Amino acid sequence: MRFTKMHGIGNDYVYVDCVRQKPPADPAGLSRAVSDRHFGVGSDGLILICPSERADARMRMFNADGSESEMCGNGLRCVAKFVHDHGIATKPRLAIETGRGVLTVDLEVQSGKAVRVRVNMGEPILESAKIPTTLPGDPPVNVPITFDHPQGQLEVTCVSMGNPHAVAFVDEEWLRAGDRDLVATVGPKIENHAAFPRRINAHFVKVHSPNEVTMRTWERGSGITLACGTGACSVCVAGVLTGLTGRKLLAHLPGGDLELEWSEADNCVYMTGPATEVFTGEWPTA
Ligand SMILES: N[C@@H](CCC[C@H](N)C(=O)O)C(=O)O
Repeated sequence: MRFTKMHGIGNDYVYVDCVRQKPPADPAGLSRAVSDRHFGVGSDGLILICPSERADARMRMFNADGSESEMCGNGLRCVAKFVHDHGIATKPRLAIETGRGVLTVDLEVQSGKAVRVRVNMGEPILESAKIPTTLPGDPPVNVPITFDHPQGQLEVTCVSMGNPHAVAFVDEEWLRAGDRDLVATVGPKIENHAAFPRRINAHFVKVHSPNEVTMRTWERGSGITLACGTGACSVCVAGVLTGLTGRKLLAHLPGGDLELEWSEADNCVYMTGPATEVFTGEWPTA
């Protein structure tokens, strides 16, 4: 099975072209195997690029633990780059089908290759009743929830971009990785908190100014990653909801920067950032 390793500001996945080859029989198991950083390719998960009847391509996304997510922002930019650069559809504007519907993507192309991608990530979902995949018992997404943590209490604001996110605004200390890494300690507690029966992605955000933040992420199903695109979109929305930021945001993540805007005109969140192909390879199949 041919694969391509790609990343969006360090959020790396193994991509499989299922338009031109047979899809894997067990994508969850394959994701666990390829993601292993010692015994596999090494990645935050697996993304399948599939044919679509409604769009130029359809993406399916699996976390490193094999769980399937509805959406992946950094992955979507890479899927769009793959679809363009590998000739599946060569237009500068693409439509990609995801777990949250068909999203529109604009490519910045240099010497025939997509280098930067702007995605209309759709409207944030701020009532759990509107999330198609919500199970009974999911929390209302626009209500702060309180957790115990080593420094006292932590409040999170929940936002869905198709997949669920909990955003905590914190101080500088949370940005430091190392022995006493707060994200590694508290992240899994939030991910698996009883309030979130489907688990959740957790983001820890330091606000520098109304237009600039630094954030770190603990991802549902993959742990600490260098970036999370849907997470950065949810941070932009949570910042507006809490009055801490404006609608345009530059987010610094460990793997690089993303530009975000929650548009007043159409209520959609726009995310702009790079997409990078690293290498291709062959994964043995039985
Ligand atoms: N890194 C992604 C999000 C991947 C899915 C997430 N872990 C989930 O389970 O919802 C992004 O860039 O959005």
